[in-house]
This record gives sequence, structure tokens and C-alpha cells, in this order.
Amino acid sequence: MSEAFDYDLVIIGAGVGGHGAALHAVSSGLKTAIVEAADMGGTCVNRGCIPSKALLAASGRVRELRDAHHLKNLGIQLGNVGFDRQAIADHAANLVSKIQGDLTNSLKRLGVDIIHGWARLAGPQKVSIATAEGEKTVTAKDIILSPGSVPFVPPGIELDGKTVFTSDDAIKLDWLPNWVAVIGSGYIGLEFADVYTALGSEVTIVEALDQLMPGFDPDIAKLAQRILIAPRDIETRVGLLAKTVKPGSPVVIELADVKTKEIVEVLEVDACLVATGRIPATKDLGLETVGIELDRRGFIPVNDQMQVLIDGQPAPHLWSIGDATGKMMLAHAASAQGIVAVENMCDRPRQVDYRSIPAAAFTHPEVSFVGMTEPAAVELGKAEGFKVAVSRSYFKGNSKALAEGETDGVAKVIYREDTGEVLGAHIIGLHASDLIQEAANAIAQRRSVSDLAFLVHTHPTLSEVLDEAYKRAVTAH
Ligand SMILES: Cc1cc2nc3c(=O)[nH]c(=O)nc-3n(C[C@H](O)[C@H](O)[C@H](O)COP(=O)(O)OP(=O)(O)OC[C@H]3O[C@@H](n4cnc5c(N)ncnc54)[C@H](O)[C@@H]3O)c2cc1C
Ligand SMILES: NC(=O)c1ccc[n+]([C@@H]2O[C@H](COP(=O)([O-])OP(=O)(O)OC[C@H]3O[C@@H](n4cnc5c(N)ncnc54)[C@H](O)[C@@H]3O)[C@@H](O)[C@H]2O)c1
Repeated sequence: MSEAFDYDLVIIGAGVGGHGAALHAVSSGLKTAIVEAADMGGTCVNRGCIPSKALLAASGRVRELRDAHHLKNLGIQLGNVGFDRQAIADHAANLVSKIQGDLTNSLKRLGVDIIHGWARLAGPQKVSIATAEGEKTVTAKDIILSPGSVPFVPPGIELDGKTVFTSDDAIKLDWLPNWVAVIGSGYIGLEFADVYTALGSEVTIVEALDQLMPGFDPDIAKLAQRILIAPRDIETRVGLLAKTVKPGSPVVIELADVKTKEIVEVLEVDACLVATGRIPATKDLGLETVGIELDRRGFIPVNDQMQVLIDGQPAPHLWSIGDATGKMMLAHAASAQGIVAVENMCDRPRQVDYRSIPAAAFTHPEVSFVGMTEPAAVELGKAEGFKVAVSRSYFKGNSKALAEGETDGVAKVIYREDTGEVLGAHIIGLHASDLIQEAANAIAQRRSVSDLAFLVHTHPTLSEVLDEAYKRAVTAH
């Protein structure tokens, strides 16, 4: 370590991004401190991935065990299936404290100094921290800003945390409204609509854009509507903006036409989950002390090496990772960015390959993807002069899916027609979140369908759905 500094590395924010960076820094021999103002583990562990997946696991079982038709086809009969809302909520809360404890201990065990308090940059290579014991200043050769994000609540929407709330409160599952409006059909909207309908609530999804799940490949979004929305107690309002939401009993929601801005409908519901995206937590970080200007949407500008950009140029020894950079608001992306930042500060050049980072919505069944959507690939093909081809294979032709009686779903592989290079893969169906990893690894290595079609997959497994898509791509040409 350089004698001139207190630490080799100080990380601001102990979310999944900061944690991933800290572990990698220690394994690279760096003396490291991490500063956390609130809960160790940040959004993912306390209010995000972990509790939401616990709720989805429990509610998913309820859905499955109440599906008498499906069970009958497997030869199973069950009586009444009940559940205890509070016990499901406790399952999520207990998991949060276990994983928060494990994460904190992993840092302590490795000798990372954990400092509790609010950190601000205090000039180059200097951080001041407001702790319970007073202001503390530390110096570091390198600094990573990993402050994460918070829910975005559009103007006109009033929260009370009880009847109108964001995911921060929804994960507590304090009560089960009979009728809940979900504003936004992104990941959070979809996952909570899955939880609520499984536990017996009626849901109305309001989406401002002109299709549901606008972030997903259009084919997959269309199929998701057939599988995840149409057969359930879900109504949809698409192309309508939730202009005002007033808490109370009932919650009153004014829906406006996106184009004319006229109020076209008023909903009166028991509760409203606001799932309209997240914004970076970049206020009061002392960014001005080193001259960082946030981008138009408030994110910290970075390059693919995760260096902070000041006037378009990389600032020495200053890095940023995670949701605050606005690249991909996913836990594993934050952690991957942290590892890349540490590699670069140790003079081992590396950059983040966003095209190979997969994503999944943990609905029942799951939706996952990696790389480009078909429209994005076609756009790139036009710019770079290649044709795009698509291959699909269906869960209904897969022996394992048939054995499970879970045959809804498709895998879609998007590739370059000339070289066969896989550009994107999209899956909806049983265990899609696990299945996508194979395609992610293939994209990371820029592999071609003609090569992937020769890999041997275990029979009978769901992994054969992707295998079949690769084989169909090869026989199509
Ligand atoms: C409901 C929900 C479900 C999700 N599910 C998934 C999922 O299944 N899979 C997935 O990949 N992603 C999921 N995400 C997204 C994931 O949670 C985020 O991408 C991830 O948490 C980002 O990590 P981060 O380290 O950038 O920031 P965060 O986790 O937000 O952590 C930042 C930390 O920095 C601290 N901090 C901020 N400013 C300061 C300061 N000045 N001084 C000290 N500390 C500070 C904050 O208190 C916070 O603890 C979900 C998100 C939500 C809301
Ligand atoms: N499984 C996962 O990986 C997972 C799960 C949950 C959250 N997350 C992360 O958290 C982030 C936030 O999730 P999210 O679902 O809130 O955001 P999102 O950006 O995925 O979706 C928000 C949706 O709300 C719509 N919207 C915005 N304002 C509206 C209004 N006034 N009326 C109607 N519709 C409106 C938008 O058009 C958009 O479709 C995501 O970026 C995601 O990366 C990931």
C-alpha cells in the first residue's frame, strides 16, 4: 500500500456493487474501507432482489398448489391450500437479515474496514464521513462511488407508504389489498403483479408506453401477455399515464391519455404500487469538490473501464459503479462493474461487456434475456451492413417441460446471418432465469450458432430448448 494514504481504496456505498468491488479489492491486495450510511447490502439485499424473490418463491408455490387442473394432470389431488400472509412476509424479512449478516461478515472476515456514516468527496483522493462520533476524513489512492438508486415517483403521485407505496414498502407485504393498481409494467410491476395475483388480489397494470413490458423484446412481451397476464386476474391500461394518485380509502387514480394529456378514466382501488423506475442517489456526495457534472438524467458519467468522466475525460483515481451509473440497474451488473474498476486500478486493463450481462424477471414462468432485442439487432445490422436472423424453439416440444406439465414458453435466439454470431437470446418459460446463463456465456465469447449447435446437452432437461434453437438456426441455412 502507498504510505501516503489511509487506504488504497475507499468505496462509498455497501450495496451489491460496493460489496463486489471490496471482495475483489482484497483479493488484489488492496487495503480497503467501505462506507455505508444506511443498511449493509443496499437495495438488493434489503429492499430489492432478496426479499422480492422470497415473496415470489412463497407466492409461486401457492399459485402452483392451487392450480388443481395442472395437479390433476400429474395425478395429484389436494384439498384447500391456505397461506399465512405474515409468515410469508417473515420469510422475506428473515432472509434479508441472514443475507445482510452474511454479507457484512464476509467483509469483516477479509479485513475490510466498515465505516458507518454519510460519505462525501472532499477533494481528490479524500472522503469526509459524517459518523455518529463526528466528522471523519480519510484519504485513499482510489475512490469508488457506489451510492445506488432510489424509487422514482412521478410528480402528481402522492405516497403514504400504506395505500400508495413503492417497492420499498411493498416488500414488507403488510397487507393484501383486494384490488391493487400497479403503475408501470417493468420488472417491479411484473414481479409484484405475480405475487399479488398468486395470493388472491386483483391487479390493474397501468403502462404509459404503447405496449406492456416496453423494455423487453416485442415478441416476448406479446407472449408474456398471453402467459402472465391474460389468464390471471389482471386488467391492463396501456398508453395511459397515471397523472395523479391520491392515497386513502379508496385510492383515487386519474389516468390521462399520453398524447392528449386529457383525463380519460378515474380508478378507485384499495392500493397502488408505484413501479415507475428508479433514479440515481447522487445528491450530496460532494461531487462538486472534484468537478463532476451529472448527466442529463442525474447519473454519474463513466466509461466502460468505470472511470468517472469529468468534461468527457477520465478523472484519475475516481471510479463509479452500479445503479448510480445508469448503465444496467441490476445487482450482478453492479458487482461486475466493481470488479472491472478494481482490475483497472490495479493496471490490469478490462472493460464491462454489457452485451453479455443477462437479466431476468422472476415471474411464474420467468422471463429472461441477454444481449439485443430483435429491433436493436436489426438496427445494428443496418448500420454495420449485416443481416439478422432469428431462430425459435418451444417449451411444448421439450420432454422435460412436458413431464413437468409446464409447456408455455419459447426461446428466441437472434444472430448474424453471415457469421452466425449470437447477438441476443430471449426466453420465457420454466426456469428461464437459469437457462439464459448458457446464452450469456456464449455471447461473452462471441460464439456462433453453428459452433454452439454441436454442444451436447443433458437429456431430458430444459437446457435442450436453447440447444434446439441453435440447431434450428444451423439447419435453417
Ligand atoms: C424490488 C426490487 C427488486 C430487484 N430485483 C433484482 C433482481 O432480482 N436481480 C437483480 O439483478 N437486480 C434486482 N434489483 C436491482 C438491484 O437491487 C440493484 O441493481 C442493485 O441493488 C444496485 O446495487 P448498487 O450497489 O449500485 O446500489 P444499492 O444497492 O442501491 O446500494 C447503494 C448503497 O449506498 C449507500 N449510500 C448512498 N449514498 C451514500 C453516501 N453518501 N454515504 C454512504 N453510503 C451511501 C446506500 O445507503 C445504499 O446502501 C431489484 C431492485 C428492486 C427495487
Ligand atoms: N428481476 C430483476 O432483475 C429486477 C426486479 C426489479 C427491479 N429491477 C431493477 O429495478 C429498476 C426499476 O424497476 P421498475 O420496474 O420500477 O422500472 P422500469 O424502468 O423497468 O419500468 C417502469 C415502467 O413504468 C412506466 N411508467 C413510468 N411512469 C409512468 C406513469 N406515470 N404512468 C404509467 N406508467 C409509467 C414506464 O413506461 C416503464 O415501462 C429496473 O431498472 C430494474 O433493472 C430488476
